[in-house]
Amino acid sequence: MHAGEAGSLAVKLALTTGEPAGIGPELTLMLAAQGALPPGTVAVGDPEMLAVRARALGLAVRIETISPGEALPSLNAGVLPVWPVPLRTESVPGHLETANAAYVLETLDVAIAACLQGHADAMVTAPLHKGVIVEGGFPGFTGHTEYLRDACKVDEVVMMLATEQALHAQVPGWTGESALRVALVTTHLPLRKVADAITAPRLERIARLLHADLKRQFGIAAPRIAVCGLNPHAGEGGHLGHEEQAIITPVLDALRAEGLLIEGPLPADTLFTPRHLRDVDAVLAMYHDQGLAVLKYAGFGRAANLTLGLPLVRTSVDHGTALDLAGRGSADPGSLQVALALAAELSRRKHSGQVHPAG
Ligand SMILES: NC(=O)C1=CN([C@@H]2O[C@H](COP(=O)(O)OP(=O)(O)OC[C@H]3O[C@@H](n4cnc5c(N)ncnc54)[C@H](O)[C@@H]3O)[C@@H](O)[C@H]2O)C=CC1
Ligand SMILES: NCC(=O)COP(=O)(O)O
Repeated sequence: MHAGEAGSLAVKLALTTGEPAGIGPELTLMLAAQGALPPGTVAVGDPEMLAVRARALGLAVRIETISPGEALPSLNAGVLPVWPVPLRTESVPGHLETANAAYVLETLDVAIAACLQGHADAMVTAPLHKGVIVEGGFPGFTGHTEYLRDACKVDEVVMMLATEQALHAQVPGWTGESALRVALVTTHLPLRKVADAITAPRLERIARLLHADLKRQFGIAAPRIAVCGLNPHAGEGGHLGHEEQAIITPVLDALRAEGLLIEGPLPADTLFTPRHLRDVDAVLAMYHDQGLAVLKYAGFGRAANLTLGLPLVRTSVDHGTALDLAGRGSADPGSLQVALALAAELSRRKHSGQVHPAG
């Protein structure tokens, strides 16, 4: 069944508008003004801030404040339903305020609660600024992904980004070099700590979650996963690092013995070439920039981020707060559109029984 066949099912998407000094609010407003938000989208943020930004950018958007559980107004280009969360202090595009860290986290809490309580089918997150959240009094904060893991009380989640061509359920295999799904073993931590974080139990959990969610959410019957080594040349037989021989290979051997289609560890530089990518459904990279630099080269602006392993659907953009562009109305809303479309599609698949229960 093609995803489009389930397209008539109505879904509700909670779109958190992100760091108020960044581009999240204006991307939301740009899509609202164009009538390009999927039906059932409700923004989460400060209604007054959104109205002021719309006026400043000359965007004809009427903000309609409603509460979770209340019916959405009928779909209308130029109307943006908003679940209100008050800013803690005034926000100016391009200027971070630590006082608004609590505001940004509250928008996430509202969306998470709405998903868990059935008031929303999925959440889509505009970018937040990780540094200002830490400086605003939340020292352990490293990103949405880890925040959602803790808020949803699950032990492990997987960050996976995918280019638009690889996002949709009806495209389970590779359709070209730019169709790329990249998942990460480690996410937001200093490079110095990466090697120590790659343990056998973590690698096994992440690989199993990735495999399970490629089946469960993307409908790929027998996912093929290619795993990067950590070191140059995948350790060069132990002469350029021992993690491949000591940790990665034994875990992958055990998973292969169970029948999982997992290749690797392969040297990351050659894994990311068309010949190798053609035959896999996802690449598992060892750390953030090993995987995401390639993904962004292939599809920046038309890719989305998906958190696997959660009891809710969460997608996000492939970019950050772009403080340099905030307030100008020149940022590209492409990735936000892709993230919204993916959230809607995964929600419809879940409703129509095409997504199997987790576990
Ligand atoms: N999902 C999220 O919440 C994410 C948040 N971030 C956060 O964003 C902040 C800034 O990160 P950076 O590394 O500077 O990345 P960034 O993505 O904000 O900016 C990198 C470059 O891309 C440009 N850019 C970004 N989005 C664009 C768009 N939609 N249209 C046109 N150009 C765009 C920017 O102008 C800049 O030149 C950091 O605090 C980071 O943690 C980064 C990635 C994801
Ligand atoms: N570069 C991707 C990224 O940082 C995503 O972070 P988050 O979605 O966990 O906030």
